[in-house]
Amino acid sequence: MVSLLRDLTGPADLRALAPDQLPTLAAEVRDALVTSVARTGGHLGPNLGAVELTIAVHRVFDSPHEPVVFDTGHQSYVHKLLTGRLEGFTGLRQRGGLSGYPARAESEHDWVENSHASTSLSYADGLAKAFAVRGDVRPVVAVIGDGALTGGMAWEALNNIAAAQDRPVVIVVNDNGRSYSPTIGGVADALASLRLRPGYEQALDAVRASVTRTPVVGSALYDALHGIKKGLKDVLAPQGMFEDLGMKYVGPVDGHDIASLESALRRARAFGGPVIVHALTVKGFGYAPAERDEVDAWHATGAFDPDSGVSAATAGRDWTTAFSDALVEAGAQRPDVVAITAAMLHPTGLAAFAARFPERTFDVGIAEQHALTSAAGLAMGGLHPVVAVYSTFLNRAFDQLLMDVALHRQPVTVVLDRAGVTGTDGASHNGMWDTSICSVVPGLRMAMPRDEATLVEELDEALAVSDGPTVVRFPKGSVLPSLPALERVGPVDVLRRGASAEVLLVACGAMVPAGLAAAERAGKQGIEVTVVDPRWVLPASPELVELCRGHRLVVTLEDGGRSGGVGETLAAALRDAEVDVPVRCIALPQVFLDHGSRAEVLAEHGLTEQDVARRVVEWAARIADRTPSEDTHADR
Ligand SMILES: Cc1ncc(C[n+]2csc(CCOP(=O)(O)OP(=O)(O)O)c2C)c(N)n1
Ligand SMILES: CC(=O)[C@@H](O)[C@H](O)COP(=O)(O)O
Ligand SMILES: [Mg+2]
Repeated sequence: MVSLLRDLTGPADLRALAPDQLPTLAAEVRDALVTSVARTGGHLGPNLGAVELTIAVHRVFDSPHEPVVFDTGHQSYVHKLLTGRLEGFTGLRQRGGLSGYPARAESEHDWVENSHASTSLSYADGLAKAFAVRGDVRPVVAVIGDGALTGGMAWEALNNIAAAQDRPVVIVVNDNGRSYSPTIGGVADALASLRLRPGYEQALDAVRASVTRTPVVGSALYDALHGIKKGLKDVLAPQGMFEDLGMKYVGPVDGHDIASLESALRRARAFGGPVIVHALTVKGFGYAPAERDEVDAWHATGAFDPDSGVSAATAGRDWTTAFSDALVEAGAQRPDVVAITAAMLHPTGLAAFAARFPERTFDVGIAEQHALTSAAGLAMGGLHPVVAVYSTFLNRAFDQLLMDVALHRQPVTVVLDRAGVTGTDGASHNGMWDTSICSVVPGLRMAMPRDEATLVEELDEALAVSDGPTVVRFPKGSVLPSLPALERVGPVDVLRRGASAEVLLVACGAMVPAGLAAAERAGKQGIEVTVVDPRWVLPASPELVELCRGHRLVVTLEDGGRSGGVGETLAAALRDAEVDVPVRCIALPQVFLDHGSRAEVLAEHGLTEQDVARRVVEWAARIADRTPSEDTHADR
């Protein structure tokens, strides 16, 4: 069978296609997207909506010489298909396979590797400045969604881009009206009003018609011609927010009409300065189950049957749902509890709270920094905000957590979903930085539940704190079976007692089952291991410090980054308390982890029960061989 897509080795081949071949190519791209994401899971809806847009961008701009930066990067599958990576799609998001985001190692067409939203305009601004400084004239393209456009960084960049009328930055707004859910807020409203204006093609037709009809060039027509000469339709009525910023605006363009898109992009390219091209797209376009889905138009899906659209997932109750139920319960008890999401109402489990308490739920857009400081304000106003974000997205709100929440000792609870290893989304999505950044925040307390019962309990305890930030952190996936404690000492749960005070294994959150299993294995080799769950992992509790005091070896086990994590924080607390017990930390190395399943990534870094048991046995044996004076922290 003839396949245009299979024969494409890159954008040059794409440019060689005749316009009438492009609808066939678009259909092949859609087919490839559905077939391959059905097997691997991934970001189907955003990519289906960006097929024609990406084809047009690559026909008009000469990538990689003219950089194309995709904001967030989750919609870059089409770009990958058009830049010669079709074969790799069998391994999309799999270990050793194609990344789900642009990846510099994969292709010269991938200038940046992202996945955190709202950065594309800053990259484009920097690239354009670099080219200008080097006297190198070439356009830079940023493709940004309406959701990503709600992020503060995008506006910081616009502020710079608009100020340099001689730097050619083409901003393609891929406006499908949705982030996951419909995009809300003032920016979304402004885009919506632009959407209602006469379309780009209609406007051009009107100008063309008046040119051919009118023999005398009147002032209105002069304006129109002048506008065309500049390659823009800024002769039309004012375009609101973009024009106010000094940006040229082309649009709105039908984002599924390749000819219109190409025409608009060529005009933008010819202008030679900063231009917005506003394309209207439909998330999930061309695949009915995605188009019809009201929740998120199949923003990110697991594997599914491509014919029926039925999901293959059979996973049990997940952490997100457990949190969701617990928060609704807390909200029913506590009228002061309010919830904040950064454009992720459903994925973070806030949808049920929002349905029950709409007036107490705030979607701030993709704006984690604002979310934290706004939460501080809500707390100052007498409420107890719960900010629910994916762990990796807290990173960009560190200063707000530190200075605006913690310095002001405001009772804000941050709930971190997708903590630890998330896996298939790759390096930027692993929630492995949270313990490191939270451990340096004065007055911050972090809990790591091990099962649903402790999640409910620790969320309630967090909501009871009135003098500073609290963080509750749990991973992606199914909630773990209930693991009752033998005894509670302060906040610490003792889960298993060794026959002697040989090794104390401090197992955190989702790593508790592996810790318990490792203790059993070590026991079979004659090493006595007591296992505790600190529950409140930051700061180290005095009770945990005291429990350590009686042991010959302390081993910590966590699924976060090692630097400044729970283990290192405990080791420092032991030093401060002059508890001279050797501490060994089992944690993730402080490196960017390649994509793969969560289990594969954990195994690669020694976070399995077998590896933990082996290391505990080896360390315990080595320490037993030493004289007491050699037992120091130095070899930690
Ligand atoms: C800083 C940050 N916060 C949250 C997310 C999660 N996230 C990924 S895509 C997305 C919505 C993006 O909407 P939009 O830019 O309009 O792209 P679309 O998927 O609609 O094409 C969100 C909130 C993220 N990637 N980065
Ligand atoms: C692009 C992005 O940031 C999210 O869409 C993310 O990929 C979703 O991950 P989950 O599938 O874990 O919700
Ligand atoms: Mg969108």
